[in-house]
Amino acid sequence: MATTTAEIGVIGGSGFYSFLDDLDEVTVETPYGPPSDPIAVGTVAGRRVAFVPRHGRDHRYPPHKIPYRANLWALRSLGVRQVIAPSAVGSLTPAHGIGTLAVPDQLVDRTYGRIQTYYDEGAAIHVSFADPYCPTGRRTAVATAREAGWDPVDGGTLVVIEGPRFSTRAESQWYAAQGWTLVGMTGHPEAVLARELALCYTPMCLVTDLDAGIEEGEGVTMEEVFRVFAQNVDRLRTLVVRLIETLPADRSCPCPRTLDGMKLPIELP
Ligand SMILES: CSC[C@H]1O[C@H](OP(=O)(O)O)[C@H](O)[C@@H]1O
Ligand SMILES: Nc1ncnc2[nH]cnc12
Repeated sequence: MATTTAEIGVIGGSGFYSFLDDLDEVTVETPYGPPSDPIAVGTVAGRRVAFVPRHGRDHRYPPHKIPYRANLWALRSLGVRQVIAPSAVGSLTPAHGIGTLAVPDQLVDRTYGRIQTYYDEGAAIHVSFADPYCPTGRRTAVATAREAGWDPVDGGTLVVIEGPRFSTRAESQWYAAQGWTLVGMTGHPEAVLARELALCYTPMCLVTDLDAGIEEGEGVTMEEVFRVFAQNVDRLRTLVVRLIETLPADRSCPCPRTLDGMKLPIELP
């Protein structure tokens, strides 16, 4: 088992493959295989931080093949208890234009065939997931973004599709008609696996496109996602550093108590 070297984890998404230069690389083995890449560990804004690019630094893992369990397990084994999860998302409403930062408070799982639990034998463990994200992390992320001059969207529902294809126009319009506001491919099972490890998990969604349903036109392309994300990645990185600085160290949220009273079939790192 790795020793405690970090308290905050950052999982970078599409276009967010590295964090800061002066980090050390740690190779972590897990019962679920290796994480997407060696974990970069270092001190950021006075806090110990571990970074992993969820697709790998060369984007070799498509959303349905990301080793989600290994990534979260590796972070926890390094001592991480709070996870910040930036990602590129499509907007399902004209109210959230390109470049918007959103911190959703709900998710809808439309994935299939992804392993979404650590507890699949030995005992049945059912974690609460009514509110999938850390309330303190969300509140701090929104406040920090405002202070940094962003105009963040506080709340909304992220629908996570299986991918790797983007949505059809009809699917996109249907998601929007449900009142869901953002669409991505990686928010599940990442958030629930974090919850199953009693970690705090805070999404930071950058809108890169208007998906397929809002506007006439060709619909979203991969090129558009990367281009828009690249235009915003430096400010997003700066914001993540500010969030690392401001996240309260004492976890007075419910997240650490997720597994209280449960007899786990596995030993957590
Ligand atoms: C690069 S286009 C689709 C890709 O972008 C998003 O990645 P991430 O969530 O890791 O930022 C989306 O979920 C897809 O994986
Ligand atoms: N429109 C979209 N649909 C799914 N995932 C995305 N990631 C970025 N934009 C997306």
